[in-house]
Amino acid sequence: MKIVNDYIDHVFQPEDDVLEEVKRSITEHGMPEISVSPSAGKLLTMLVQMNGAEKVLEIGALGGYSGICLARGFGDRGELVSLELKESFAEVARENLKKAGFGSQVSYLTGPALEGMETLQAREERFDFFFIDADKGNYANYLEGCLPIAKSGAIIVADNVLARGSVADESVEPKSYTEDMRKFNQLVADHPELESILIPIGDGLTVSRVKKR
Ligand SMILES: C[S@@+](CC[C@H](N)C(=O)[O-])C[C@H]1O[C@@H](n2cnc3c(N)ncnc32)[C@H](O)[C@@H]1O
Repeated sequence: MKIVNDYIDHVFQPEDDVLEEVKRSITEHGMPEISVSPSAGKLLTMLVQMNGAEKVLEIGALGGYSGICLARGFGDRGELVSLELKESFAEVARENLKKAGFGSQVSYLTGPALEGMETLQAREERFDFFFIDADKGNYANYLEGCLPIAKSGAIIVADNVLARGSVADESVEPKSYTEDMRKFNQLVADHPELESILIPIGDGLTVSRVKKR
């Protein structure tokens, strides 16, 4: 997986100075270096763009790398809401989104994401794009939490669904989240309200479209 991903990153060169600076800030703040891969970030930008999404919900902000990639997809005519457990991480992300030119288009709800999703549902907010990238044990709950606040035709993307290949390749040492991801992938594949596929970029992304209802 790594060789193929390095090749894609090398040929398509999806990372620029702004995103490199985000990574530096993550290191300087002693935060975990677990942002999406450059190519996965580029794919997020393109998916938001292609879907014409203007209201995007991110679950798991870290330092704002994927947030910038999502915001680049809607440019100056959209809004990103991001759910992040840690206030200190949300502060770093907020600062990085501001530097990238999206300061007035992003808001952070801090605390457990499931609570944040309940708040959004109570406010009757609706989204046309979701990116799930927080604690893996809750992916199924996040998916179910997205559906009541999704517009018809919305896109739901989830990261790390290949668990470094261990979901499919028994020769790869299992990760702590391998079994969670196997169950999540099956849930997404069989879900009656979704049409889905898995794209093996980065650590693997499921891309689902909420069927018309
Ligand atoms: C993999 S990182 C997100 C990376 C980010 N999407 C990016 O690519 O730039 C996971 C993030 O989810 C956050 N997180 C973990 N558990 C959470 C929870 N229960 N609710 C909200 N955020 C959570 C972590 O603090 C961390 O910032």
